Amino acid sequence: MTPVQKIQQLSQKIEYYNSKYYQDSISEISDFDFDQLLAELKELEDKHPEYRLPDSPTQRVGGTITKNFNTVYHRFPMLSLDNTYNEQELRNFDDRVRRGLDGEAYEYICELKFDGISLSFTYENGVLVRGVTRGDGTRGDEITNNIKTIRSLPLRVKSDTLPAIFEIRGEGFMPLSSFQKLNAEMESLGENLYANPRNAASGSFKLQDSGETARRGLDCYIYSFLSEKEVFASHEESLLALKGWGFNISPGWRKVQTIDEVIAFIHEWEDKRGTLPLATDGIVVKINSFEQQRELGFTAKSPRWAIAFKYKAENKPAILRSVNYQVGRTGAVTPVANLSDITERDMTYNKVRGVHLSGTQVKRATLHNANELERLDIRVGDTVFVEKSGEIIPKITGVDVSQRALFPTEPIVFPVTCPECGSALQRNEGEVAFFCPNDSHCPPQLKGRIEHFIHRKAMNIESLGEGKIELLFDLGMVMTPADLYDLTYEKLLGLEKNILNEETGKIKKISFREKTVENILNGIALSKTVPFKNVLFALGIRFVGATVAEKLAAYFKSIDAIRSATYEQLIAVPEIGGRIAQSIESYFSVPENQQLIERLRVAGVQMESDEKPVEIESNVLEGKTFVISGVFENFERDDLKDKIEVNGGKVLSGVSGKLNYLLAGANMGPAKLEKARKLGVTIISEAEFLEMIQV
Ligand SMILES: NC(=O)c1ccc[n+]([C@@H]2O[C@H](COP(=O)([O-])OP(=O)(O)OC[C@H]3O[C@@H](n4cnc5c(N)ncnc54)[C@H](O)[C@@H]3O)[C@@H](O)[C@H]2O)c1
Ligand SMILES: [Zn+2]
Repeated sequence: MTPVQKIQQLSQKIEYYNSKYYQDSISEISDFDFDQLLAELKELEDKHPEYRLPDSPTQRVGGTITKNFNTVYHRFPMLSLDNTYNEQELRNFDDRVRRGLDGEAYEYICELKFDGISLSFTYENGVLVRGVTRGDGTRGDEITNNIKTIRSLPLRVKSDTLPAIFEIRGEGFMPLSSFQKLNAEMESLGENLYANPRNAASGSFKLQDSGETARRGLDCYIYSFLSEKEVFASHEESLLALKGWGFNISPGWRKVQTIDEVIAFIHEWEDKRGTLPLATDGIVVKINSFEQQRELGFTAKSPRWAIAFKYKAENKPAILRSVNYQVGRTGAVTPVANLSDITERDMTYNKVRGVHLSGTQVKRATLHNANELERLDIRVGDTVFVEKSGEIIPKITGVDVSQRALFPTEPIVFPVTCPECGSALQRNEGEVAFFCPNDSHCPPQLKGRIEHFIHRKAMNIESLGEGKIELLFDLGMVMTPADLYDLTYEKLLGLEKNILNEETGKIKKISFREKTVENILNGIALSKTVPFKNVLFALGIRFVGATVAEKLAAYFKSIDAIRSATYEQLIAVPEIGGRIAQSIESYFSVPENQQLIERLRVAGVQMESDEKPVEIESNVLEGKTFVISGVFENFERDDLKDKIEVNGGKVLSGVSGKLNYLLAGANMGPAKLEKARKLGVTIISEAEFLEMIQV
């Protein structure tokens, strides 16, 4: 490959990962691997500057603006930071600074590098008026309503020394606790999980519904002050003043004089950062004096007066002591590795403390499914490598096969029966997970189904959360969702139970006093008014998530119509495929499920939808699939969707090889267009679409 080709190839690759990362909040490769690619490109460009593409990713801030929000120009550009993973490069940075400052004395401020998204806030006459994302560095998305959900951000500041207009910058992030809660919820809703808190923060700050953003518990650490008029002489001064005005300054920062002290700071936080309640991915080093910052200036992409040192994900050996099998709500069986440190090889397992990794003791790692066991070719007794990076759940990245000659190992035998109820496990064609088919009696499945039933997006009986279901289940009082409707004041009052949290070892006492009981019963009574589509979702039919339930409810209008629908009738519904249809049929064929529905109906739960039926205009689009993207002249997107459906077509959510038409409006994302072109999807305009349905 010639250097030109290599430069083009690398640029394209980096653009691809950039668009995934910034637009879709997905990391397909690790930050380390991404940064290697970028470093490789930079090196090539330095050797052959004439081949550098004008819009090379080495010259631009990686983010983009979206079409979902107002676009706002930044008063001061929002740049990225140059980064490094090693100390030598940090020393090189220090050399450049020294040369750049002609031997003047200088100081550094070291700060933690929080892993979230960069935000900018504008205050006018002390009032918070605007919040914007970094976007492409020049322009960003205006997300004022969403950033106002950050409780620690002052909506108004009072001070005589403040300029009329000033800007504050900081890192918006999702605390680990919120992240875990969010992912648990996404899991119970059958939706895709966020890979790490950064992606979750980025996705959540850019939601259209700020109510939902508020619920997600986001926060922000402030690290910068900007104004036309100079107010402070140094970064340190500005941080102290900001703190005084009530801003949530990032904790842990320190002023130092030498690069050795910077490196000491880095070592100090390497482990300690693992104990923080949020994700960090490194340290930021900044020149303290604003005068000196100006002297050093900027490259096209980042300041010359700052650098980020990024920690590599820590990877350590551990011993795989045994494997447990957990049964989830849907019956899926997940293998979980029990680990010990290599020094704890001969210790009995209940004494083991685990591997010390990024500040925490790790004793467990998910092994996902039987395929993963095979892929890793892993055995009990093996020395394995464990890694904990942005994700919270540690993962096993490989096996040190050389250790097998020294220590005995034995094969992992995936169970053939359910560890909870003893039923023979099954695996569906084309699926990776084994599952327990005994959905009517397997305890974790029963309990999981009740927990799903009361979920906010299902029957919304929030008064029953946090251990109360567990209590009622363990006492045998609520074994199916229908049992909830038989609960009475007398039965509930005075119930008590101690619940042990296995992770923390702490015991929590739950007891039902008058107020609690009233709340529970009120919640249950109110649930009789939630619409049919929620009820359908609440039943927990496999593959029937909230969106599918909504579609089925809108189409069939009642539980009876869905129950009596044939397979063909089911798959005729837009976006309902064979897998879902089959799952629905098999759900209704189980006598316990039929009973459950009858009991819920008798209890007064909504089994019909009162929305008006869809009128069919034609079937000219029958068998045709569409994806709608961009902005249109004559229609809102939802109207277009209706138009397609009433003419017999189906609307899909993503571009794939199966798609027939991409209905492209103005301002649609280039990535989608590109993908559609590659896959040979026909791209049509609004006018062409209207022609298609003209019958
Ligand atoms: N894995 C992938 O596919 C992929 C794709 C694209 C980018 N990335 C990662 O993202 C990086 C590029 O992102 P970036 O341009 O946002 O750079 P960056 O995240 O490495 O550094 C700049 C950002 O750090 C943040 N920051 C946190 N704490 C700060 C502090 N105390 N002071 C100043 N800034 C602070 C700010 O948001 C700032 O914009 C890449 O180096 C790569 O690691 C990964
Ligand atoms: Zn079971």
